[in-house]
Amino acid sequence: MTSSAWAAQTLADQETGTAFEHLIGSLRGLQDSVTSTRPPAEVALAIAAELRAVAHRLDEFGVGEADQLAGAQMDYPGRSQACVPVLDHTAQSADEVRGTLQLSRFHLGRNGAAHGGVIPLVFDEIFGRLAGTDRPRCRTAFLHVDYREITPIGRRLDFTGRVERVDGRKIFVTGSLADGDAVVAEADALFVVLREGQP
Ligand SMILES: CCCCCCCCCC(=O)SCCNC(=O)CCNC(=O)[C@H](O)C(C)(C)COP(=O)(O)OP(=O)(O)OC[C@H]1O[C@@H](n2cnc3c(N)ncnc32)[C@H](O)[C@@H]1OP(=O)(O)O
Repeated sequence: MTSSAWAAQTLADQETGTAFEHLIGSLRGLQDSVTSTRPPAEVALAIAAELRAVAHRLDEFGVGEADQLAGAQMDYPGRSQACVPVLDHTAQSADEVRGTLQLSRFHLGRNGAAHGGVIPLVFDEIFGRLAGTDRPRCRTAFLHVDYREITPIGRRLDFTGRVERVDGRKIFVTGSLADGDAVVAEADALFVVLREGQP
């Protein structure tokens, strides 16, 4: 086992990896169920106890970052993690990506609009994967978002990302998020290729 998160992840065999993806899918569903329901006190307390028991059961299998499956299973659209909304890439090269995603009640801000913080989260994921495709490890140096219209939940959204320019270690990226013909958000970002030893 290694302590470097940049080192190769220890991936799972197919059965374990698929089972873990099911677990994450259930967790995403749970996040939505909790967000979109209003259980009576005794039900909320009973479920809270059940969830603590589930967490306790998982604790037995704790691993370090280099061995965790969450976020490391790149074959699944959501990388088997429940933080970032699931991205379904329909086209991908080292310079351009397109795809779809759907935000859910878990991502709701207020009055039907997605939480404003979810949008840069989505762009960072789109851009981070793009900037890192066929390139060395890099990190977001800045990420600028223009919110053009509210971003709805529960609808298919289309995303784009494009590498506009590469200047030495600097990778400049732009992209958009659209609801049908309406562009709801645009973003541009700088990714910087890491130097040896940078975390
Ligand atoms: C595997 C699955 C993929 C999953 C996708 C998810 C992707 C998620 C990506 C992330 O979110 S990473 C986490 C968020 N980002 C960070 O935590 C980065 C924190 N910042 C840093 O580590 C450093 O600031 C950074 C590595 C970005 C740059 O530091 P360096 O010391 O290596 O760079 P330096 O200061 O030498 O700058 C290099 C060039 O970039 C330019 N630069 C750096 N930061 C800038 C900035 N903020 N604005 C404009 N320019 C900037 C800088 O001016 C310079 O330009 P020149 O070469 O032309 O002189």
